[in-house]
Amino acid sequence: MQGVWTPDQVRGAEQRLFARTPEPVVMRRAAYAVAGQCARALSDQTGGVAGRRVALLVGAGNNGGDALWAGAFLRRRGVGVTAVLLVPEKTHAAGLEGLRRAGGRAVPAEGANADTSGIGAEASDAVERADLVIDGIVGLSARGPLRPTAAELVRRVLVPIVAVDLPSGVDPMTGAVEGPAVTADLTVTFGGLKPCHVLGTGAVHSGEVTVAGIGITEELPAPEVSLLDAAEVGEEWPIPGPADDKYSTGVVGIAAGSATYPGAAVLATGAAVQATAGMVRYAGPAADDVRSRWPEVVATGSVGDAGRVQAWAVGPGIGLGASGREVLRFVLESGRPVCADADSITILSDDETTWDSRDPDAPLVLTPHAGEFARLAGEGPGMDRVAAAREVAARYDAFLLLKGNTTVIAAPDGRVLVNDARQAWPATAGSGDVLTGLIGALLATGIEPLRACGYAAHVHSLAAELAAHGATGDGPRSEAGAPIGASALLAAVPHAIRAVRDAALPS
Ligand SMILES: NC(=O)C1=CN([C@@H]2O[C@H](COP(=O)(O)OP(=O)(O)OC[C@H]3O[C@@H](n4cnc5c(N)ncnc54)[C@H](OP(=O)(O)O)[C@@H]3O)[C@@H](O)[C@H]2O)[C@@H](O)CC1
Ligand SMILES: Nc1ncnc2c1ncn2[C@@H]1O[C@H](COP(=O)(O)OP(=O)(O)O)[C@@H](O)[C@H]1O
Ligand SMILES: [K+]
Repeated sequence: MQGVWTPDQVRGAEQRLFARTPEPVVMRRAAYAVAGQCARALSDQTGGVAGRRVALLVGAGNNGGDALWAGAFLRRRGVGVTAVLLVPEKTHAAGLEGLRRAGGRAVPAEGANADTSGIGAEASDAVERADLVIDGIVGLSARGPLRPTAAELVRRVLVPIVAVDLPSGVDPMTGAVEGPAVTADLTVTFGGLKPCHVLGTGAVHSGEVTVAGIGITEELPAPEVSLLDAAEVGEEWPIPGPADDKYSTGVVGIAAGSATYPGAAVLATGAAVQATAGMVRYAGPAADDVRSRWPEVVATGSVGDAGRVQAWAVGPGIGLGASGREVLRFVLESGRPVCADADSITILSDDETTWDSRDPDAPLVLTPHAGEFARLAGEGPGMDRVAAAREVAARYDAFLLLKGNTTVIAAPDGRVLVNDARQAWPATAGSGDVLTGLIGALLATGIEPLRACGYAAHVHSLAAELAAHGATGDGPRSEAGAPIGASALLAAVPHAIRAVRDAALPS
């Protein structure tokens, strides 16, 4: 698992590091890493390093200091470096001195011969003639979007941008982008990933992210948030062993669908059928539809007749009426782990008494989208989706999977996993039903709920990606991709599982 640390955690680690290693040494290590990545980018893009031009956008703090020192290192490799100072009087003095000693120059952003936007002629020229721009406007201490002068300079950049620590204008803690912000091709960060690199829009603005150790990593506490990679999901994905049979690999019950919405039942059940080798039982009014699409499913008309299961997935398409409420009560009382989605979240939100049916010893997973989250929590998740998911998970003593481009999964004990879909192909009707079936099947195998949700979310978004790019058939993979429906996503689930399992093979 890859860790993600909050700005406060990183600052704490930085202070511990400074007790051993002087701050200027740490800053130069950071800057050296930035310079190395910039040299690589220049070389990839222009075929060389010496003789190329780099502009530094330098803000008022240490982030600007990093950029200035990186400029000094690049200058020593023959790069022409101009620093554009956004707040000249607050520029990092040692960094500026270092750049000048190395032969670089510095100009104020709002200097002489300013144009109508207030940008000085030299600053304008530096940005427009650069082969690469380094964003040292603001880092961990950022608040809010880019201020007007910085925003105007960034708007003029037509070449790749390397961001120092994080793309300026993105909120470090939440990844929120509420106005002008840098969109970096590459971000060089220090010690470990921060939330802005992996959450929502911030992840898009960060581009490729490289973590430079610089001595901080050893000082970091347990991460606030974790990310799963494909190999980890593949390694742990449950497959049958020689001693297994259809029961030992987990029997999941799916309580979904209705006469009006049989599709929800077919999608959730199909996902469970394909996720694991175990048995799938379906209970509900769509039994005929389910049987005809998935003959391997043992289907009955009601949850009471379903037989024994090791976990339940409940909710999609069950409706908000009396029968849906009865079904939900039945599975909550069963003592089995439950994944409650869609209508069951709405029922739990508007009828407090439903909670009384819950067996407090059985894990409960809730999988709301933003609207269902607002119903459940009384307000929407807001910008800090990690904090919101964590708070509601603790409040209900449940595992909370908050859907979206970045899916946030919080355990009641505060652990958080995130899955970044990287693209938005899963945003299609019925796609959540597929996710519910995947989670249910994984819970039935006995996988810990936080991980079950993480593995399911990972395979779900990968399946959407593979389907959208046509990577599941015999034809060539399309670079651009095309929209898909939930049926295509569902059909791609085995391809996604194979892909993560292949990623786990020793290389
Ligand atoms: N931690 C580590 O491991 C290491 C950290 N290092 C580096 O230090 C960086 C943190 O530096 P830092 O704390 O000096 O502040 P930084 O982010 O440069 O901001 C400076 C000032 O900018 C302002 N400002 C705020 N918002 C703004 C906006 N939207 N647009 C424009 N300006 C804005 C605000 O001042 P204000 O104008 O509000 O008074 C703020 O105080 C970190 O990201 C990394 O690069 C490495 O050197 C070594 C290892
Ligand atoms: N913009 C997006 N990018 C990536 N994934 C998304 C996006 N929007 C939604 N999703 C994913 O698609 C699924 C939608 O689930 P849900 O809203 O329950 O749909 P439905 O009820 O139609 O099945 C979730 O897994 C969610 O994380
Ligand atoms: K930055």
